Amino acid sequence: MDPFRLTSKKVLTLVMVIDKEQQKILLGYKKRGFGAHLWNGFGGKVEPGETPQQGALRELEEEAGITAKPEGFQKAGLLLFLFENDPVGLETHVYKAYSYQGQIRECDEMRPQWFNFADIPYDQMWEDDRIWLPILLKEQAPFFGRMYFKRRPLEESVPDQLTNLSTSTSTTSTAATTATTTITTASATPVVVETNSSTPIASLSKTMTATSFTPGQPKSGPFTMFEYHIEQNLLAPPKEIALDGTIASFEN
Ligand SMILES: Nc1nc2c([nH]c(=O)n2[C@H]2C[C@H](O)[C@@H](COP(=O)(O)OP(=O)(O)OP(=O)(O)O)O2)c(=O)[nH]1
Repeated sequence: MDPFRLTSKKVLTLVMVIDKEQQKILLGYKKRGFGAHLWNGFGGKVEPGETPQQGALRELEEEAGITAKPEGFQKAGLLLFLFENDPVGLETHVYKAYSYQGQIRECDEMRPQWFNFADIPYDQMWEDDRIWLPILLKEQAPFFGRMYFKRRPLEESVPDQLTNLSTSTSTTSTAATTATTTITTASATPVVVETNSSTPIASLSKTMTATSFTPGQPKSGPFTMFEYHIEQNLLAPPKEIALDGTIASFEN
């Protein structure tokens, strides 16, 4: 039985507020709930009757006290978080907010703080953030990621960064150009990931397995990411993920 088989999903949002001129990002220190004691963007569950975009704007107001201006508000990508032996996936719609109105303020759930791009506290964030946040900050085209978590601690000896990588890139000519890169660590078994070449996208697809790409478990999180898959440079942001983990539709 596949421990990552999904039977349903929850729809969540995440907003990253960015000051392009100052090269800073606004993060919130989560004081309680899921992901407590980690720095993160602002977001939460989409409520019945809301679109993900409406849910994202509401959560930003509730958690940081500010209203994103429509002209600076964009969808950056879609992430699916999967947890071992949990059949409910978290479909998370990620947005960028480049301008806002209102006064940033702390609430009972989040303590906001600006960080220079160079000082983002990745070791106190969800482990997957170091994979996709740099893509978002470089203002690259939309991305789609699947992040697989297990409930076990990482060992102290895990190296700080990628080591002994073997990389292969292949390009196939279909309706769109699809480059597939598989990265594996020396100690891990490569995972083969299929990139759906019939979708109208040009993407760079990366998969990585095993335990050697982060410095350790987030300080308070009980989860360890052991594998991820990311597709970049999509022509449009994904709108919905199917329960088999593939992109079901794109935003118009
Ligand atoms: N950066 C990052 N954010 C994540 C990860 N996993 C994950 O659920 N999130 C985000 C998505 C949501 O914004 C938030 C979890 O939503 P939640 O519903 O538990 O949020 P909440 O405690 O604020 O609850 P609520 O306001 O909806 O009632 O954490 C992750 O791996 N990385």
